[in-house]
Amino acid sequence: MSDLLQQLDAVLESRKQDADAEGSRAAEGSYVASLHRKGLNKILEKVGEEATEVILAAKDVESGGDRQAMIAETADLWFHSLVMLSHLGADSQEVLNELGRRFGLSGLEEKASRTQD
Ligand SMILES: N=c1c2ncn([C@@H]3O[C@H](COP(=O)(O)OP(=O)(O)OP(=O)(O)O)[C@@H](O)[C@H]3O)c2ncn1[C@@H]1O[C@H](COP(=O)(O)O)[C@@H](O)[C@H]1O
Repeated sequence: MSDLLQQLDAVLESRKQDADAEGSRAAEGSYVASLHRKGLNKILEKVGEEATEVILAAKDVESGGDRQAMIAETADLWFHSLVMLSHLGADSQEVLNELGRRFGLSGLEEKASRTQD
């Protein structure tokens, strides 16, 4: 799975370079390049929109609705979050590293270690 994330990171990085290149023809047919060109606020707007759509789709599943719609909305949220990271010079590996660092550490213990000062 992280192979796919790595490949996607590479595509996103290349789209960002296309977006940065003045008059780039490669950027013209690219959704990701168009987001970079619109800037951080547009990307954050999409992240917020997709997060809301995930919530609505998940509530729908709870009441017997379409499970696949929840999966698709979650993929949209992950994707737009990756575009946000890329826009700000970060990538999925850094998020995976952070999850790896937390792996096996209870969320309650971790929270307690932060609040015991
Ligand atoms: N994984 C994705 C991906 N997921 C979702 N989307 C696009 O995200 C857009 C916004 O999704 P919405 O649900 O908001 O749909 P919408 O109603 O069409 O959009 P709005 O009108 O609300 O803005 C849609 O156009 C989707 O096609 C994606 N676009 C690209 N990718 C990946 O990024 C790569 C590069 O894409 P391009 O830059 O377009 O070549 C692709 O090869 C894919 O691997």
